[in-house]
Amino acid sequence: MAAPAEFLQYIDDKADAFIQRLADAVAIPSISGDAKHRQDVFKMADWLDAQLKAVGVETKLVDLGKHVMDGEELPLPPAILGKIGNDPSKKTVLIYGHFDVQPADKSDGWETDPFTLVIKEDGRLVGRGSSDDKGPILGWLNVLQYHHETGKPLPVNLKMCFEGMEESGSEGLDDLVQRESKPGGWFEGVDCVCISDNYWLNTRTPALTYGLRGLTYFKVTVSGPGRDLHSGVFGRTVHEPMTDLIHLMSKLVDTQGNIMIPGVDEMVPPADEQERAIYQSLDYSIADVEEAAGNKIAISSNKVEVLMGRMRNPSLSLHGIEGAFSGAGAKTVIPAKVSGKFSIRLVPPQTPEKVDPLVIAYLKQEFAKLNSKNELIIENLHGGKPWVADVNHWNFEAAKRATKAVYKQDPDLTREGGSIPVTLTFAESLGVNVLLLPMGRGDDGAHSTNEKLDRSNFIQGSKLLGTYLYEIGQVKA
Ligand SMILES: C[C@H](N)C(=O)N[C@@H](Cc1c[nH]cn1)C(=O)O
Ligand SMILES: [Zn+2]
Ligand SMILES: [Zn+2]
Repeated sequence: MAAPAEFLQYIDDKADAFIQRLADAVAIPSISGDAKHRQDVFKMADWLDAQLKAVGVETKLVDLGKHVMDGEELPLPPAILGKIGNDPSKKTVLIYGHFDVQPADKSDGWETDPFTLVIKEDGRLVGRGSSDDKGPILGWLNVLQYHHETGKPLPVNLKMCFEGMEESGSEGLDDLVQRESKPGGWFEGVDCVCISDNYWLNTRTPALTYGLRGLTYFKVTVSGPGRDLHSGVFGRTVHEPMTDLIHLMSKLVDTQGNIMIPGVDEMVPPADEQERAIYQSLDYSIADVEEAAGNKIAISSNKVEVLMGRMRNPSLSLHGIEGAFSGAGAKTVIPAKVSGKFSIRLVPPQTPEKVDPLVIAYLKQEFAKLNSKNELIIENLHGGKPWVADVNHWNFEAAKRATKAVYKQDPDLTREGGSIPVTLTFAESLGVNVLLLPMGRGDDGAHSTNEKLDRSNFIQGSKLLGTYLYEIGQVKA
């Protein structure tokens, strides 16, 4: 059965209430990467658990233990497993999402408080997590609410896995997924997986995503002085950690995006003409990337090169320096200890296991060239492998039909530049097809200031998630 008109109408009728629920979710600052907010991630887990129960989902909160972040031992937020329906004649779909968010502070340049959802006149719903990934999770809740309130059966059996550590390396989740994928586990019987946690390529064409880049994240600490020093007293007298660190960080990537660590870029075979034609065919222009970036700063004016830079080539980004003077004024300090943070997005055949040794050896070699008496410590904070799926699978076919039904257009088939480390774990542990079905647009500003989800993407996206389930329900065994 196609998605009932009554379902589509219900989503429209409830739009304001759904947006209010999104505002409630955004108001919980569930920042997994900030120890001060760890209790908020727990609060968010409880909030989501209650919402799921209220729409008829059987849930189980799984304790994932503890971990160490920035030298502090912290409890990991629970994963939420859910299930609804157990009809052997129906397909079983596993959905995944994350209820943690990236850090956000008004002082970063937000126009409004990041944790107060602001409804703009043009339809933008602005707030941290609106697009990544609270909006999509609530899209699933909206679908479930219709079925719960009307008593209409779902077209599929649903299993769920929601986590609160995705933005900080998905700690503890791989083990849980592997465990629950075994016979008798929570995920037994799953036929396919759907993840709504990425974005369209542009602002106008819905997308289905069949690839994600992997990630390896490093923290490089240089220390020497016993304490912060006066630059007038110690300048040109001692080895300065910040000087060493800036030298090291300048050796990682050039200004055109080429990775300078020998062997890393070289690991990836070049694209042939057939593959380039795929990128050429996508609805994308340099104006799209510049609009999403907020300025005319694309590295290349060639669309295919830009798309390959995002989707099928590795990239190295410098993220920040901890411990450096960053306040107002002109403090003349020599910081005693500074830590540079950078990450590399990985593509097949790269994995953290293959790339990390190259990075570590290179950093040590470059540091040795500095003839510094300071100390270097290299830490790997987290990582994940890249993933690519088969787009000819019935899971993708169902999503294509659903997209056409809701948006009246064919979706772009994209590879995402970001990472969702558990995706490959689902694919490998369950041995089933995984699909990424994004809700938001390419200019949503995930991880950035003024993150937003357009009202129409939230509402049409909720319809899309439901329609996709109805299309799966029609797939013959
Ligand atoms: C694509 C997904 N919505 C996302 O944002 N993933 C993050 C995962 C991550 C890893 N370390 C920190 N965050 C990303 O791609 O950055
Ligand atoms: Zn994210
Ligand atoms: Zn996300």
